[in-house]
Amino acid sequence: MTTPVAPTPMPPLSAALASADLLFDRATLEGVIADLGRRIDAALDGERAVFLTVMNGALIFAGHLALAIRTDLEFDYVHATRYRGATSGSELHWLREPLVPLEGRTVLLVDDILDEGHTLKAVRDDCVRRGAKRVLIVSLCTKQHDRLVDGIGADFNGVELPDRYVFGFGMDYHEQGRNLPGIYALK
Ligand SMILES: O=P(O)(O)OC[C@H]1O[C@H](OP(=O)(O)OP(=O)(O)O)[C@H](O)[C@@H]1O
Ligand SMILES: Nc1nc2[nH]cnc2c(=O)[nH]1
Repeated sequence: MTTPVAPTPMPPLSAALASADLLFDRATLEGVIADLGRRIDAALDGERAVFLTVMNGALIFAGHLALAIRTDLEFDYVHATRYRGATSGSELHWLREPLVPLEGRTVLLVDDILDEGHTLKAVRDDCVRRGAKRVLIVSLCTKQHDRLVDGIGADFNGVELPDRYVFGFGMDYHEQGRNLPGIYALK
């Protein structure tokens, strides 16, 4: 029998929140998402797209966004992670690939944050390999810095962020704080 490993203690969310700045509150984000929905409807022009959510971080954004889009959608998700609860990224781990055939489809690729772009680039390239005819990247937020990998960008972006680690509205602080109804930035 293997000896159980004690869980790594997590830095407390309460301490992070006490010194964090609230960048965008829920009402502001809901307004931003409503506007994204209108713009996406215009781009789809009646076409039924595959709404592909990148788990886990995009879960909350995806739910709000889907309700803001009036065009009917087909839902699927991928699970790809490269931060795995840490505050800096490493190699991308695929935990779940799409099941809906993407051949000839328009894909709305939905994620919470475009930071260095490795995650969305890998998932976008995978959709193209699967034969998607058009991949529209939708990100709730994009971080402002000069570390973005070449060849990736959001077709639809909600808000721009300073170059600080953020959490809330789906995004985690050591796997905590995802259900905070706003976006917070660590000092
Ligand atoms: O642009 P990048 O530098 O690649 O970072 C962006 C990615 O990082 C987060 O995922 P994470 O790996 O933390 O997994 P999670 O979605 O489960 O939080 C976020 O949800 C994006 O998918
Ligand atoms: N929670 C969270 N996940 C990220 N993934 C890439 N950048 C970030 C960030 O600032 N916060």
